[in-house]
Amino acid sequence: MTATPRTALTIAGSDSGGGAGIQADLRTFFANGVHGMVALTAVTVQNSLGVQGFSEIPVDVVTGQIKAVATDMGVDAAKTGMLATAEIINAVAKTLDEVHIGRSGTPFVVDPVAASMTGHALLREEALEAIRTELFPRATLITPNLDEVRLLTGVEVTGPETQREAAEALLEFGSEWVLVKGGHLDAAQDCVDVLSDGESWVELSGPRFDTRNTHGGGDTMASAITSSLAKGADVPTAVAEGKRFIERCVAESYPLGAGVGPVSPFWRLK
Ligand SMILES: Nc1ncnc2c1ncn2[C@@H]1O[C@H](COP(=O)(O)OP(=O)(O)O)[C@@H](O)[C@H]1O
Ligand SMILES: Cc1ncc(COP(=O)(O)OP(=O)(O)O)c(N)n1
Repeated sequence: MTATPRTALTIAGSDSGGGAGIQADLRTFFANGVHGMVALTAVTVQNSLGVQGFSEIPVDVVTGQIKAVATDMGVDAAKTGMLATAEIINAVAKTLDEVHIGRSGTPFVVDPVAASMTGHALLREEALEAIRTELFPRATLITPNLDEVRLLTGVEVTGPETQREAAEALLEFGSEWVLVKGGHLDAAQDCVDVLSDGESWVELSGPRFDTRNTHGGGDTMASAITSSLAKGADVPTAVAEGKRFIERCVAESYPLGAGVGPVSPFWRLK
């Protein structure tokens, strides 16, 4: 009989264009040899030009999906992406406690998705506070980009020094680790992400590829990290593996539609 692979759960929204959200997460889990499972939170109407709208899934259906897979199939690591409303966030937090996901239980990655890269909101305004108070204290790792850092802390990141300042401010909200991603520092020659638990500090640096097709990059990186955690890696190892994975995905990203094309995990399958 074939051995059961490790499992990972994404709690996130659907992207009709297939580049971000649960579509990116499931592709990434697959490319990393992990069985992917989903708790869908919202359905977006979206293409390469942006998000035209979204509708959230009823709260009991969101929590029901988490309980269904956790109690039967088991979850080796979990992540969140688009959560849409404070009501969903509060209910998800309570359910995660019931199935022992987060903090000292199953590794739990929070990608605090607030808006698409095209600037369209993916989170109702009042929900940011719920991410801070309900999800961050339960998280093994949080993975904000620079826009999310500014929304969450007010810190304007301009380079590694301010990335450290932002990481310190974010750790105050109670996550075990924080990764402040530097992909949006467009003027920088390299892409530097800063990882910390408040004691150890790691600067993960890689080449900046000249492409505008980075749709789904944050989801893909968080899912790659979640895959490594599901396979038993510690946080610094999982983040280093996630960084190597997303680098290749950006290098092989492709144009699709008239706007921003997606990053590609296909390189792993070649
Ligand atoms: N042009 C690029 N070349 C190489 N790596 C990139 C590029 N853009 C982003 N990355 C990397 O992709 C990951 C996600 O980056 P970032 O753009 O900061 O977050 P998000 O996708 O959530 O907005 C980070 O590791 C970042 O360093
Ligand atoms: C359903 C859904 N979830 C997440 C996103 C964010 O993806 P993107 O706009 O590409 O931003 P990053 O991946 O760079 O954070 C989305 N658009 N849709």
